[in-house]
Amino acid sequence: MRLCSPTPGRATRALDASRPQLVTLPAGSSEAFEICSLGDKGKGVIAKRNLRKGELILQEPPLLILTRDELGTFSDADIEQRLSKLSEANQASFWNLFDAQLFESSGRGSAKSRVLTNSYPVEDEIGQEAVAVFNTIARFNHSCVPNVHNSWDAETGIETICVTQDIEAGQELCTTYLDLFTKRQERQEQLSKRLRFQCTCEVCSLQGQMQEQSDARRARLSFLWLAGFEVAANAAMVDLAAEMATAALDNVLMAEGPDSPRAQLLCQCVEACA
Ligand SMILES: C[S@@+](CC[C@H](N)C(=O)[O-])C[C@H]1O[C@@H](n2cnc3c(N)ncnc32)[C@H](O)[C@@H]1O
Repeated sequence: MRLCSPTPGRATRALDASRPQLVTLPAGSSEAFEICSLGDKGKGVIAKRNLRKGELILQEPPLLILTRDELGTFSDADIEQRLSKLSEANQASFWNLFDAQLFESSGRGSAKSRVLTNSYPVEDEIGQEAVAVFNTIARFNHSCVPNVHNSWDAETGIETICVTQDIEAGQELCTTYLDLFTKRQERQEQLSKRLRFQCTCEVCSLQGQMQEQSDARRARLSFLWLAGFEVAANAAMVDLAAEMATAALDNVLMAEGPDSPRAQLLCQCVEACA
C-alpha cells in the first residue's frame, strides 16, 4: 500500500513499551514454530504451540543483501562472488534454500533464481531499496490472508516476524509476498509470473459472488484508513482524525513495531491531531 513518503526518524520511546520482549533465536529453530515438509508447497513453517496475536516470534539478520540495482544487473557469477564472502555455513544455508527455477541452469542451480525466490524487500543502511535473503524467514510460505507479518529495521539490520492473529498449534504460519489490496486475478498473475505457483488460500478459493465481494473489499481497504484520516483532518474533525490514526497506529505497532515507516507516519498523524 503506497500512502505517502514517511519522514525517516525514530518513534518515541513511549511506543517501545507496547512491544513484547525481543528474543534472539538461532536460525531455523524456535520454541514457537518448526519447519516441516508440506507436500506440494515444499517446506513451510508450523506453529508448535498456540500463539497469541502480537507475539514476536522471530528476529533474524539476512544471509545476503543486494540493492535493487545490483539485483537488476548482477549475473549469477556476481552473486556467487558476493556469496563467497559469507561463512561456509551461511553459503550452505543459501544453497539449501528452495529454488523456483526461474532461470535455466545446471549443477546446483542459479544463485539469482534463489535470491528472487526467497528475498524480501528491505532498505540498506543508506536507505537504498534492496532485497534480503533470510535463512529461516525464507521458509514462510505465502497466503493472501497471512497470519504473521514481517518487517525490516534498517538501523539494526534485522527482520522480525510478528503474529497478527491468534493461532493454534499445528497451523501453518504464512507471510504475504504481495500487495494484498489487489484483485485475485492480479495476485495470481503476480505469483505465477514471479514464483511459478498458484495460491490456493481460503480467499483465492472463494467462488462467484463471494470472490467479487472479496476483490471489492480489498480495493476499498487499500485507501480507507488514510482517506478517513484525511477527510476528518480536512473537515477539522480533529477527534475523529485522531481516532482513525490511533486505530491504524495500534494495528501497525502490533504488526510492524514502532520503527516501521508506517508506524512513523501514523505517529506523525496522531501527533498532528494532539
Ligand atoms: C520463499 S519460498 C517458501 C518456502 C518454500 N516452500 C521452501 O520449501 O523452502 C517460496 C516458494 O514456496 C512455494 N510456495 C510459497 N507459498 C505457497 C503457496 N501458498 N502455495 C504453493 N506454494 C507456495 C512456491 O514454490 C514458492 O516459489
